[in-house]
Amino acid sequence: MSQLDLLNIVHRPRRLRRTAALRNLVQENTLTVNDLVFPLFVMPGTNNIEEVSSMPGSFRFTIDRAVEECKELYDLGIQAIDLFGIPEQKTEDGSEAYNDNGILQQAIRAIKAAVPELCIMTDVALDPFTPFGHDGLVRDGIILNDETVEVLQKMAVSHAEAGADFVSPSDMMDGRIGAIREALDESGHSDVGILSYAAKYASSFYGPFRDALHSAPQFGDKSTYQMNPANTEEAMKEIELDIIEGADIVMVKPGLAYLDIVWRTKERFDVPVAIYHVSGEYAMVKAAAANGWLDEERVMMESLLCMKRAGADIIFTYYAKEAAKRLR
Ligand SMILES: NCC(=O)CCC(=O)O
Ligand SMILES: [Mg+2]
Repeated sequence: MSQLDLLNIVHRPRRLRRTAALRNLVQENTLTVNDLVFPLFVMPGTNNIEEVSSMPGSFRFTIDRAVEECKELYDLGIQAIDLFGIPEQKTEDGSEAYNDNGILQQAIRAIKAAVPELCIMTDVALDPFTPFGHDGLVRDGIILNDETVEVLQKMAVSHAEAGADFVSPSDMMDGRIGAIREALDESGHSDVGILSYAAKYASSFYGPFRDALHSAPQFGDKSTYQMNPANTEEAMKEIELDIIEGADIVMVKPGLAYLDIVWRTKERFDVPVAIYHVSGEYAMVKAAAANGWLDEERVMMESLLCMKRAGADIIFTYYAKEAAKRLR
């Protein structure tokens, strides 16, 4: 008797991996274009785009060019964008953030007019709008909570007035979801939803995004309002509070290094969960691919699929267009 004859294996999981057809039949999770949200950076000016140096293949768009980009996204099957704006001017009171003719408000109107079916989500936070690069108002080096929330209420209402479908507060101030919900309802925008960046960590993976928006913090870091990467229970608390306050969708951010948080969120709560595949994650893949060290397309698709497997319903990614083309 050879040694092999001694193996009396009933369960052979490899049977289900023998052919592509079998592998497809038993596949548990699937990425679709419906899952993707494209983050879009808009800047002042006309007929111009600028590549973000630390995010090759990602651009800032003037509004007219952003409209063209949105048509292309929608034609590719991408049904939602998240808008980020670079204002004409930064002021200490962040008032450009709620200027009815501000960069985001103009962009929302132009995109809504051109591609009405596209879901427009908008970033609600002050970091690009003050010289400090922090997500809230600043006094004596402190990021103010309640004073900031009042500005965020105005910002969210002005986005809704311009035609936003959803606002996405990314600032991590306490109590802002309830306050924004109330402000939207009182101004007649009870149909405008809130996607809350509920568990947003103070992460070093955001570096390239701050280049893109010219919004790097001018002093200190964001650890007095964004979460400590060491914590999980705190994320559950943040998410629970935001759901109680009225969040329709909650987000965990960043992506791959935080999939355990996504999984716990999905297990524990019954609202849709979004994940943000952030700029640093994108930049790492781009850099490795440029060196010939990774297969960019395969790593991209695997990363996004793994986010689905972890429980994400919605994925914000700078790779949305490439993934959509691949999924066609
Ligand atoms: N509030 C939005 C972000 O901080 C984005 C971060 C990134 O893509 O790195
Ligand atoms: Mg919170």
